[in-house]
Amino acid sequence: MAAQKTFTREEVKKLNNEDNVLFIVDAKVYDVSDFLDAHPGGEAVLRQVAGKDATVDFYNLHRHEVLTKYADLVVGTIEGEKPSIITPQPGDLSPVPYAEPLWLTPAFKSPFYSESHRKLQKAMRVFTDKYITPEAQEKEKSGEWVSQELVERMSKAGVLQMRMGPGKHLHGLNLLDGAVEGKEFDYFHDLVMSQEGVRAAARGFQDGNMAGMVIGLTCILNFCGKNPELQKRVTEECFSGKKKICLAITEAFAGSDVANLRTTAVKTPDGKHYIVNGTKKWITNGVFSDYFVTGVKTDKGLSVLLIERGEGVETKAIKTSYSPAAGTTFITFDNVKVPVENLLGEENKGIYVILSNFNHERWTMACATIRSMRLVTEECLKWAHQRIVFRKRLIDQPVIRQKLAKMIALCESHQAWLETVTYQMNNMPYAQQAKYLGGPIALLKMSATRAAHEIADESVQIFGGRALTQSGMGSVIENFNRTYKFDAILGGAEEVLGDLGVRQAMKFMPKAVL
Ligand code: HEM
Repeated sequence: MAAQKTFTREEVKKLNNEDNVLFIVDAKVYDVSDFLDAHPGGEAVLRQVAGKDATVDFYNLHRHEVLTKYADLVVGTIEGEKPSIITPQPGDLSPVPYAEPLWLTPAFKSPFYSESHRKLQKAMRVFTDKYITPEAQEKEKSGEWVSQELVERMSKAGVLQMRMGPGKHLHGLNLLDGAVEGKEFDYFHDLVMSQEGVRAAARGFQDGNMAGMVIGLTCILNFCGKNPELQKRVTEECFSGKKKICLAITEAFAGSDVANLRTTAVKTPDGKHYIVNGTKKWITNGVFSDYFVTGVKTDKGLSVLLIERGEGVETKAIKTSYSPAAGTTFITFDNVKVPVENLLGEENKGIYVILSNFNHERWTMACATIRSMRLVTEECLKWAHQRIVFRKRLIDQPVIRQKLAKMIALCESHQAWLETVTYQMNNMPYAQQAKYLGGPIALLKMSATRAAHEIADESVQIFGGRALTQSGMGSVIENFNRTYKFDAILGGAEEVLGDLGVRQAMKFMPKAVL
């Protein structure tokens, strides 16, 4: 039947019989006669609302996207009535209060964001809604890795390159159809990229989607200067999406205690190669990587080598509590021959290579955690507004409003702190950042992941049983609850970061007793 037809409410009532089941949701008429067997909630519930207005029942049980997915069940509209429910379009800002950071909320101003940041935000939101979210949701369930098609699309749009943060690698590139000039790309653009990307709400896929490149390729950009040919080749291959790269530091023996790594690299007698032996664990993207930026023990300390997949390199997927789409890996290096030219930075001084990226990595994780917290809060606000229990909306219960107040406050306070730190990053040269921002960024990430823990907990209480199922209304909450711990551990556990933050602060403590 054509979707343009109009019905009166009386007509919809009369059209129902054993073979035909029609009902109304938000002034639209749905014919579910051929969908009865396929409906995941069963046939009986649909027959119970045959001929009636099922809007309240529908929204009490389903996410809005269900209607978009099954739009072909619509056969018409009710005469003289207009649908009132908003169907978001790619790129739209959410109309839910606090669903967007204040700088994106109409009527609010911010000193930090220019037109260029706003342009990039719009372009990246469209890109995420159109290309990343649909694949993320699918792959999160199937456990497959990111498709080559998406990687190449991100490469062409400059998304892969922008995720590395500001720098020369962006100069002269066409970034999201001219949304931003490479030369003006700063840490607020970087923040926008991080925060928009996580709206796909699929934590495992998010790491699988080239997170290894974000932390691994940095070492090639910054520490491969002695071998420009290698630097050019690897950078081009990774930015074009032809090859994949990851950072391989942690080991089962040492976790992230890099001083105790057991993977060894011993020079051959002719001095031309290292022979690498050992294992690596928890390596994001390792299973599908071609290059491994690897922490090794050399004769007098720690070094970092670029190892290519080849003889003696084996990778095995590790099962984790998020999706296999992340590509979390156990790696074995068995007598792997690596040319000495593949040394990144200086021999025995690999700690500088590893530490150089920590602040940016932790800051990126704070951006992502804080944005995910907001997404969860938005879901809770929407649910509390639409869910009716004991004849009242959830939002009409003071206890629910208290929980939402706490969640909103945590989102707003952490976003404000993040923006203040980002402003410092924009205005301090690298050496100053290293001196002054290591502590604040560590404390910010620690505090954000603690807040995420509170938000995860409250969101489950608001959603109830739905927060525990992977499909349906509570799917975003379920995913967040299963995965928020990753950020509390990766890139430095909360305890380590808290300790670092205070130790860094004490360096600036006056010697005198105050
Ligand atoms: C166009 C109309 C409808 C479509 C396309 C539809 C589709 C779906 C889908 C895809 C699910 C799986 C869970 C999810 O993804 O949310 C579901 C579950 C369900 N549906 Fe529907 N549905 C429709 C209307 C209704 C109506 C009007 C009712 C009740 C009067 C209903 C009752 C249920 C129930 C009880 C479940 C199981 C919910 C749960 O497990 O929490 N559905 N429906």
